[in-house]
Amino acid sequence: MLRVAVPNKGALAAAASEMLGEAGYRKRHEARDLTVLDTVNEVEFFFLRPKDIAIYVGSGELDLGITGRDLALDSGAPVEEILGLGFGGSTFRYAAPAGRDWKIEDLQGKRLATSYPRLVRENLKQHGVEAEVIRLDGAVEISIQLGVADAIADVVESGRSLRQHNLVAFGDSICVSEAVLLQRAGTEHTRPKDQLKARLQGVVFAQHYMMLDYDCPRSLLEAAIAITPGLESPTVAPLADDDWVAVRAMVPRKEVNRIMDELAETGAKAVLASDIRACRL
Ligand SMILES: Nc1ncnc2c1ncn2[C@@H]1O[C@H](COP(=O)(O)OP(=O)(O)OP(=O)(O)O)[C@@H](O)[C@H]1O
Ligand SMILES: O=P(O)(O)OC[C@H]1O[C@H](OP(=O)(O)OP(=O)(O)O)[C@H](O)[C@@H]1O
Ligand SMILES: [Mg+2]
Repeated sequence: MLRVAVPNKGALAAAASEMLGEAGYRKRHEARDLTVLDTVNEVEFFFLRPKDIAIYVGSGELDLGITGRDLALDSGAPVEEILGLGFGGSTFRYAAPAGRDWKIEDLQGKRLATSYPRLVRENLKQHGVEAEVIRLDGAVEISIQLGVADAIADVVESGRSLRQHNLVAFGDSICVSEAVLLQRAGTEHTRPKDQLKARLQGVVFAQHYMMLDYDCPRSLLEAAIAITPGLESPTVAPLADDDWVAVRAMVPRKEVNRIMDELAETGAKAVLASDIRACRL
């Protein structure tokens, strides 16, 4: 039985469960359940705090885990990423009161509040800066206002929290994060692990691509195929009218509207875009 850790709450929990559901695994009925046994797929899921997941996986107690790259790095646990999952994206940045052009060297001798102390200490060390790191559990942005810190290092997604507290981010990102699938560093491939990875990869891929179907005059087929080359090569099928063909190709989701515009301008008709739920490539 494969043992897999999944975030039980917080920013990654809903999307992680959603993705596992899309990949065909059993979902938990109650938000407070700590385990789910999926006997069909021979997987036991453990719903744990995202901060703790790398520790369980690194210790070898659990085979795989889903958590944030930044959290995994901060744990210091011996884990390695085997798949980026494309959700829970954020950057981890230094920030300090607006109105000054802050540099990382300015943190020398300052008090720095963060929920990710190991990540921050390592980054400060790399820059040769000595600062007092103050560990807080959350609401880090307010710590400067409340007088316990001079600057912070925190997760930035939209930047709204920083703006709200009149803070500016500075320096390069300490970490560019997303949700990742982890295993203990150096462990071998096994069939059950590879299967779960392949299923999640199928969902991630399906989320990044769409299927385009359209009709195209045979005389314009070459131009149309240049716009939608597909992954290997598009499917071209005959239509009842000999002068026309039907084309089917996968296209990157982000570019779907530009591609549809180009196809329409080229002379394609009935251009339809549809979602892909899962795939194996
Ligand atoms: N807006 C966001 N706020 C917090 N974390 C985010 C955000 N967007 C993405 N993440 C990622 O989610 C993970 C943090 O999740 P976690 O559940 O620990 O934080 P949280 O949602 O702030 O929960 P809590 O505050 O209850 O600890 C990190 O990997 C982080 O990069
Ligand atoms: O850039 P933004 O889109 O504003 O998102 C980032 C903010 O969201 C998170 O806080 P959360 O709401 O989880 O509260 P917390 O600080 O108590 O964890 C994170 O810690 C930042 O404060
Ligand atoms: Mg938080």
